[in-house]
Amino acid sequence: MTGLVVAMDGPSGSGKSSASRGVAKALGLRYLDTGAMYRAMTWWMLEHGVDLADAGAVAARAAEPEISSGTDPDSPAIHVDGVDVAGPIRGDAVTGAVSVVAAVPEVRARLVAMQRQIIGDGGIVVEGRDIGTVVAPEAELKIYLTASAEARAARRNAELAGSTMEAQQAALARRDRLDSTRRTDPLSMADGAVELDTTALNLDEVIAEVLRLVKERT
Ligand SMILES: Nc1ncnc2c1ncn2[C@@H]1O[C@H](COP(=O)(O)OP(=O)(O)O)[C@@H](O)[C@H]1O
Ligand SMILES: Nc1ccn([C@H]2C[C@H](O)[C@@H](COP(=O)(O)OP(=O)(O)O)O2)c(=O)n1
Repeated sequence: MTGLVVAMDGPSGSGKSSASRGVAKALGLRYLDTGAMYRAMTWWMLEHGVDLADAGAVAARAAEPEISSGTDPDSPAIHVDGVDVAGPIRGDAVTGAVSVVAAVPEVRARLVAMQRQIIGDGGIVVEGRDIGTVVAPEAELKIYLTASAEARAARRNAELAGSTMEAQQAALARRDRLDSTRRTDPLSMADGAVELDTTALNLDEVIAEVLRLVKERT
């Protein structure tokens, strides 16, 4: 590994995407959103009518979708079988199903291998749930972002018209539960990770703190 790798993990709404893109831009690094890859896989399964309640059926088709992830922090791109799915993967259908698809070991094995290939020689900020623990345990800097359940729900709520705080908090709690009760729990903190609670910080403050940690480590 020649270039810097920053692993950014944490639950939904903790600010991983925003902070990772900001840090990548500030340092001229690439950026990889691994959550988008799990969402892309889920979009493909829904498109092809795969019964998501049947883990065997999901596993049997996990090798089929051609997923391509861009790494430009200014315009993160994601394509499946040549189709731009950046919009559809953020819709309710995918958001409601992604935890189930991400729990299938064959899905994780394929996407983790792809993620390692993209990381290559480094020079990248990678965000997800298991980057510091599984995908890139050798990363120079591992951050575990947290924020209170209320702050996370409020942030998500602000993004979605017609949503309520209660509905957001319930949806996030459900996804956290699903994301952390699978056999190999990807929502756990890596050895040597720095926990950063963003509840009381704005985005610029979070980015500044991560940049300070990068400087300290390199
Ligand atoms: N420190 C912060 N303070 C306030 N809002 C934030 C902060 N970090 C992120 N946000 C906002 O919260 C929402 C969720 O952030 P995002 O980066 O998508 O989180 P994640 O990738 O962890 O799910 C976005 O609308 C983002 O602009
Ligand atoms: N490395 C990863 C990244 C995401 N996942 C799962 C967990 C999440 O429910 C989904 C979607 O992740 P994503 O980061 O897009 O979700 P949020 O933006 O945080 O709401 O994928 C995972 O299991 N492992």
